[in-house]
Formats: sequence, structure tokens, C-alpha cells
Amino acid sequence: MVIDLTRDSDSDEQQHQPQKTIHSFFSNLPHRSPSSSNQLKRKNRGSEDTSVSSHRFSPAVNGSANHNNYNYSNKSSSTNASKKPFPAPEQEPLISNGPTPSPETQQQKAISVVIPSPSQQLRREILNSEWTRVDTSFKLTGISEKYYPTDAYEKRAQKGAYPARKIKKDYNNRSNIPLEIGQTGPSPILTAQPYTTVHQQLAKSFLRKLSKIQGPPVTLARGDERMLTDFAANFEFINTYKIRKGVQPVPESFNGGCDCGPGCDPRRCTCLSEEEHSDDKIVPYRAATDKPGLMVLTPDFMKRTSMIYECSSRCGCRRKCWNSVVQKGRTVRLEIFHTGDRGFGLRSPDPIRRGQFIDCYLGEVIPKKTADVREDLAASTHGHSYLFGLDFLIDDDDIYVVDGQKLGSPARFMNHSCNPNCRMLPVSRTHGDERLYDLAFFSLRSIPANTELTFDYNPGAVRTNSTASGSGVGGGAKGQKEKIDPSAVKCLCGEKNCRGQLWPNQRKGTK
Ligand SMILES: C[S@@+](CC[C@H](N)C(=O)[O-])C[C@H]1O[C@@H](n2cnc3c(N)ncnc32)[C@H](O)[C@@H]1O
Repeated sequence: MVIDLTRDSDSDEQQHQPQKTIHSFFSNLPHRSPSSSNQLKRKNRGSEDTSVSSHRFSPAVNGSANHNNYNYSNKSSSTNASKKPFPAPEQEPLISNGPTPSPETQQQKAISVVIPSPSQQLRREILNSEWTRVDTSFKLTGISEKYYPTDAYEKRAQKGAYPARKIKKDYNNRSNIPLEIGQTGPSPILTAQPYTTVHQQLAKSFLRKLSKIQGPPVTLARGDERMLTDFAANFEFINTYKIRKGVQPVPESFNGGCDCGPGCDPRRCTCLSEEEHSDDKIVPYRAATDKPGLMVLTPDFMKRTSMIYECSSRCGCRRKCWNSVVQKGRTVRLEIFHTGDRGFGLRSPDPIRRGQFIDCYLGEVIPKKTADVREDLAASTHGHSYLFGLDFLIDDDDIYVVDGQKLGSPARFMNHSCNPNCRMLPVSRTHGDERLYDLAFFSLRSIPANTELTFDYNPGAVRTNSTASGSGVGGGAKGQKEKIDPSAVKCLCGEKNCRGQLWPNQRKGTK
């Protein structure tokens, strides 16, 4: 017995093409389509398994899946179906046994409920409807997550657990700094800056500082940047003295000058000092033999310990004069490098001629009293001393001292040697100020490129018969044999004539 649940079929269609239409309808429901390869089976009462074929759909009374299928397939004719209740399963056992039963089969006990093919009209609608077409972007909607899990739960949970952050970007307040969860890295404050980055920044800053130095380039040796990490942040290069409180430069009107005109005559220029027992001028410079445009110290002057008086701003020749070597500035390139055992040192990538001006020692100019305090502090902290006494012409407690520790020039990196290749000479460009002058370094001999530049920090210790006084870093005791002080800075110059120490520790003056 066949029960038409829909009453929506025309009998001819139902007879001839029931399977085709139903199949195409379900084939677009991959989750529900009872494909032939996956037939639903249930045990018939008192007989073998009975298959429910793909084109014949029976409403099951004891299977939720089949129940669902039934409702689904009758969607379009639910009104009619609701008018005709299902037969009670207890009265008539269900048999699904292949194609539409023949009249003979009707005589059997079972009742087959066949879902008929849709009417032509319905079929047209189904075929024309969008969702029957094969569409790879087709997505199921409205289906229970119980059977078809989606990630909607996770999405909802994420939204609920971590609502969108609305934090004022006030990173000065540490509590406002977001702690990112589930992202690539921690929040900014927890991000450790790699050492290289910090170091690179300091090296960059140091190079910027180097570039501010006037004259030929001053560079930092390759590979030694890392050593400068601490130093770079606390040091500035300067191009002139920094006059500090308590230092009074003599007014310009007190300065002297010559009236030689555009070109000074070395035999009569009044700027030049005279020999002690004659009117002969002491001429400090001459042209280099291999480079006439370059002025170097005369061999005679190199033997002296005397101040160089260059022409001043009050001279008629101004700076074009041959007698203004130091004022014209540095002519050699310099390189700061790490010595390994004596901290940083200085060298030049250029060969340097004998008597050639190299650089001036610069720094803060402070009164001696201030220098004494700074020196005590330095001794108790880092041990390095950058104090250079301006005590060449006067010998009292009223002198000025140059401190190159925090502000200075490349010459600040020159180390001590007991067999130096450079020396410091005092140079006056004012003639009127006995307490303020330049500390200029000249080479004592020809220096090949890339040789460390050194000078004697305590020249007075060896010049025991000298009549002139000298000063150095830490000061040298005039005309005295240096005694070894076990607490003094040990000299590491490595020269054969090494005196063993930089200067005696009991030094309190700046000489
Ligand atoms: C004017 S600084 C020279 C630059 C210093 N090396 C630096 O790294 O800044 C003087 C200091 O360098 C060190 N120094 C210079 N010459 C030295 C030497 N021959 N032996 C041992 N230490 C020396 C001493 O610590 C001294 O106080």
C-alpha cells in the first residue's frame, strides 16, 4: 500500500521518474544525502536487514536521523502532510523493499510510505532555486552545532573573555601598558632591547659627536665601538676651551700683537720671543722640506722648553701668517682605538712629519681648587686623570687647570710613554694672558701611520737639569728624580727606559 503524503504529485510523473528528482534534491545536501554507498539499515522484525534505498525514503519511528530526514524531505508539502497522520508503527511494520511495490506486494503485511516525486511545478522550483546548483562556496547555515560543530563557540568565547581593549595610551603610567596575550611578543616594557641595539645606538651617538670635531676626520677604530658603551654617553667633543666659574680670561685689549703687515718677518716680528742674551728672535716654525705649505717646528725649537708665541687677533697679519700654526688647527686625521691594557689611545692613519702640530688638549678650564676636588673624586672612582695644569709661566696655587674628562678633544686619549713620540708645548695666542694658553702637541720625530701617539705625562722627572718648568697630565715635579710610589698608577708603556709609574700619588699640585 502506497500512501501519498504530499498529494502534490501527478500520477504519471510519479510512476516514471520518481528517483531522478529526489536524488538531485538530496544530492545538494551532502550532510544528509542518503547516498547509495551509505545506505541506512534497520532490522526488520523477524527478518534480515532491510535497506532503505537512496531514492526511497521512509519515515522511521525509532531513529532520530530518519525522523529528521522525513521532515526535511517534506518541507515543501508540510501542510498536506500534517493533514494525514502517519500510521502507527505498532499496527503496521515498516518495510522498505526497493522500488514502488506492485499490487501483489500491497497484499503483504507491510505498508510502504513513499515520498513521491515533487510535482512538475515543484521540480522546476527546486531546479531553479539557487541552492540546488553546485556551488563550492556553499555554506550551511541554521543547522544545530550539536551535529555540525563550527568555531562559533571559540569566537564567542574570545569576544567575551577578551573584550576589545580601550586603554588610553599613556605609557608613562606603567599600569596602562597593555600586556598582550596571544600575540607575537610581550608588551613594549617587557621587550628586552638586544644589547647590540643599545650598543649600536651609543656607537651612532658617539660617531655623531666625532663628526662635530673641526678639521680632518676623527674616527673610531673598527671593532672597538663596543668598548665605548659607557664612555660615549658621558663625553662631548669640543673645539675650544670651556671656561668655567672662577676662570677670568684677560680682556682682549690686554693682548699684544705685531705690526708686520700681511706677511710677518721672522727677524723682526715683535710677537716672537727673544734669546736670553741677545735680541735674536726665537723662531718656532719653518716650512716642511718636502711640503712647503706645511709649517713644522724648527729643529732648534724642538730642543727648547719654551712657550710659542703665535701672532694674535691684534696682529696686522691675522691668521694668514706663517706664525699661526696651532690657530689654523689640526691637519692630520686621527683615530681613537682601544689599546687593550691602557684604555683608549690615539693614532693617525696619516704619517706625521717631525715637528708637525697634531692637536690641542681641550677641556673645561677650572681653578686649581676645583681641580683638586675633582682629582680626589677621580682617584676614588675610576683612577684615570684628565687634569692638565696651566702652570708654565706662573708657579702658585692660583693657576688654572684643564679637565678633559667629560668635555675634550681627541688629544684627551693620548697615553703616557716613557719614550714618547710627541710632546706638549705651551702656545700663546694672546701674549697678555699668562694663565690661559693652548696645550699643543707636536711630534718629536717622524711617526709612521697608525703608530700610537704618546707623550710623557711627567717630563719634569727626567729633565733633572732643565731650567724651564714643564707640566703634564698629573704634573711633573720640576727638576726632581721621580721616586717610585707603590700606590701610583703603574706605567704600562713597555719601553726599555720605563720609569714604572705615571706620576707619584702624593702629587697635589697640577705641575
Ligand atoms: C689622559 S687619559 C688617556 C686616555 C685613557 N687611556 C682613556 O682610555 O681614556 C690618562 C689615563 O690613561 C691611563 N694611562 C695612560 N698611559 C698609561 C700607561 N703608560 N700605563 C698605564 N696607564 C696609562 C691612565 O689611567 C691615565 O690616568
